[in-house]
Amino acid sequence: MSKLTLALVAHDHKKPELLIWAKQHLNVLEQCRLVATGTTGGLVADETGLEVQRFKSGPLGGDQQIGALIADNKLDALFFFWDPLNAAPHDPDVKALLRLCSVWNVPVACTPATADLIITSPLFLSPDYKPVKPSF
Ligand SMILES: O=C(CO)COP(=O)(O)O
Repeated sequence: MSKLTLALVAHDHKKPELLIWAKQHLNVLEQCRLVATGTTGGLVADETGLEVQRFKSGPLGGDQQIGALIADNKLDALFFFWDPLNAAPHDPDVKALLRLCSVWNVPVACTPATADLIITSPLFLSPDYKPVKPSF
């Protein structure tokens, strides 16, 4: 079975929550291929020892690089703890990334609770489960 590819992204005020979450789910995450925006990926790698492919920082195009994976059907889930209380200079990129998850039916978690449910779902982890990809 090929590894699931998961993207990890968190805005600055949400990075501590993502790190706690990643440490709670190390056993699953270490079986997956992980990609992340630049700063998030560096922190996750440093704090957990997980191997993480780092794209550019979000405001410098990292969100769009992850979006490109989605458009190419190369991402299995996005864990994006975005900050609802602070405006981001690259808000259009944030929206575009979340939008592509809806376009291509990619599971996306924006809160630790949703992330818990996805990462522990037997369906999600089953080699037989493939989300339906819309045809356009
Ligand atoms: O801004 C981000 C997502 O929109 C995250 O980027 P960093 O991981 O580089 O902080």
